[in-house]
Amino acid sequence: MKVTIIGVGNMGSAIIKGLTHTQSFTLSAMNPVNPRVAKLAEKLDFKLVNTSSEVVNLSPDVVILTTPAPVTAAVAKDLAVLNDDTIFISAAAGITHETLAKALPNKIIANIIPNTPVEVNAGTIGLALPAEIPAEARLKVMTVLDSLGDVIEVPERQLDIIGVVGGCGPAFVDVMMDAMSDAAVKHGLDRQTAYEVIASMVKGTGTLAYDSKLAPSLLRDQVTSPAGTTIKGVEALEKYGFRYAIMDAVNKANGEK
Ligand SMILES: NC(=O)C1=CN([C@@H]2O[C@H](COP(=O)(O)OP(=O)(O)OC[C@H]3O[C@@H](n4cnc5c(N)ncnc54)[C@H](O)[C@@H]3O)[C@@H](O)[C@H]2O)C=CC1
Ligand SMILES: O=C(O)[C@@H]1CCC=N1
Repeated sequence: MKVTIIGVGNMGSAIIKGLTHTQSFTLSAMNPVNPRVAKLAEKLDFKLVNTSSEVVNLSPDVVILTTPAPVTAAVAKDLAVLNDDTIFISAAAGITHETLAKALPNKIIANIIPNTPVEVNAGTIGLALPAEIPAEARLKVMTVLDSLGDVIEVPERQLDIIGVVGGCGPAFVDVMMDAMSDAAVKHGLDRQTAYEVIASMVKGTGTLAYDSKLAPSLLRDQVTSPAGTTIKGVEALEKYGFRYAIMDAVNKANGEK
């Protein structure tokens, strides 16, 4: 399958790296001239073009739009001349199916919100598909997305909140990991060991929650031994409003004033 990624910034690069690992796709990308992107294309050996007319000449089966949201509809419009079998997958947060359908009449369009762990094929990908999508097109979309991580299909009205929790969430976890590593360094751990233990801990905690399907509150209870150390730390988190800080991060990222 020929897959072209439009916009090779943070998200586009992460998707290209994830797809490269699978060795299942013929990859190409389009980005305005940029030495960073040229270097990536050379390193990962994908074809890089700089204009939409060159993308048309590549005749991709699937186009993934990872351009900044404000320009995405205009970028899509320039690609409307592609064959009607071309499937468009848009990762632009807040750009609706309706907006893209106006720019891409008669095209099959999927809306996704991925996250940066797609780079290591461990992504979380919220997906909204049109109800009338043909089975063959659905299969193509799933073949690409399944290779990048967990795909969670939702109605389009839920894509924004999935995008906040799944898409912005890594940054919130990164802030916590950064603060935790500062404290570990304060208490004598060297920086690299701190990063290693914290990243491993987050990976394992996520895997346990995902596999067990238990509520996070129950998993927390399994760690808090009576009169032990963890409950003292949990008390400090409550004192400083950690839970509300996280809730409000989601509120604000979801557009609440
Ligand atoms: N960074 C993330 O974790 C996530 C980002 N997204 C979405 O991905 C999109 C890109 O976000 P980032 O990668 O963070 O931004 P970014 O600024 O890192 O990358 C944007 C890229 O698009 C390129 N670009 C700009 N105009 C273009 C055009 N007309 N044609 C082709 N390429 C063009 C830029 O040169 C840049 O390389 C946004 O729509 C965002 O909502 C969605 C989920 C997660
Ligand atoms: O910050 C953003 O707007 C994008 C959408 C989800 C993650 N990054």
